Amino acid sequence: MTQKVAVLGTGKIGEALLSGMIGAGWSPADLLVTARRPERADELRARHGVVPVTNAEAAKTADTLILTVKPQDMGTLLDELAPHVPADRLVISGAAGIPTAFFEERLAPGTPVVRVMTNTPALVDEAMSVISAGTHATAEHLAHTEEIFGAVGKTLRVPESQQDACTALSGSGPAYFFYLVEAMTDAGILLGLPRDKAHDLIVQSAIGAAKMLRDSGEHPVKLRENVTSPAGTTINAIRELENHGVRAALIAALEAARDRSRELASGTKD
Ligand SMILES: NC(=O)C1=CN([C@@H]2O[C@H](COP(=O)(O)OP(=O)(O)OC[C@H]3O[C@@H](n4cnc5c(N)ncnc54)[C@H](OP(=O)(O)O)[C@@H]3O)[C@@H](O)[C@H]2O)C=CC1
Ligand SMILES: O=C(O)[C@@H]1CCC=N1
Repeated sequence: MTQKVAVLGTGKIGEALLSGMIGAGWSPADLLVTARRPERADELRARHGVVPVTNAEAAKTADTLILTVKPQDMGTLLDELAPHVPADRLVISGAAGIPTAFFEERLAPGTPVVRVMTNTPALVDEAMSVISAGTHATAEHLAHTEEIFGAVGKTLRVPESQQDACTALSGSGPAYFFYLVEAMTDAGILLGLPRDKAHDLIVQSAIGAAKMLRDSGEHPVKLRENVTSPAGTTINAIRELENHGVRAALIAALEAARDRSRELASGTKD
């Protein structure tokens, strides 16, 4: 039997997932989408050949519902969905912070819920998606979730107690790298390079470093040591990073992201 999958609240993450699934061979005929604004629904139809439906129609028709609205919009969406979702449907939440219990309390008793934290590299099929089962989700539900999110990158199962930490690391993670590239490009300008050249140098260095981190099998410390010559240039830069507390700042930043994820748990925090 064909499994229909609906993406509810198809914004940046929802559309990246939709696009990845179609790229991986899902038929647009088996994919349903919902949007809050009619112009957004038209855009999704034109770009992906999918038919937009209402949230209630998606709940009645699809076997799997993937909820990708902002955490603050989840309560309203669930109020709308709850009367229409039969208890045998798999509900996957892509929202930061909100625990599976939030969904289980609002949906029919026994509804299987899976929580996923993906990231924007889903747009280039390089996502890191972290998956946790709710009370009623089975191995089959987790495998189905992996199949869906596997269309846009890597997946990893973790206990739900680790989701807030994973949100800080990989969910928000791409933003830290973009921030670093932005700051390093500014440094290039200070050193007298044109912005576009500085950007290209940094981006290619980031891609090279990322590939080495993934493929070399070496520890990051070893990779950094290999760049750091005695009395050379790199160690002077590293000393400044240490002097300015960059390592401590990163640890504090990720802790703050983890704390905010915990705070979002109620689905209503501004
Ligand atoms: N952005 C990121 O890097 C990541 C985000 N996430 C999580 O993914 C989720 C989505 O984030 P993101 O894609 O960035 O957000 P977006 O705002 O781009 O997408 C959410 C979409 O949901 C729509 N929406 C809101 N309420 C409803 C409703 N009741 N019915 C139908 N559609 C609705 C919004 O409509 P409208 O356009 O009118 O606002 C919007 O298009 C969040 O929960 C976030 O925590 C997870 C990992 C990474
Ligand atoms: O900033 C946020 O809340 C979302 C969740 C992870 C990445 N972006």
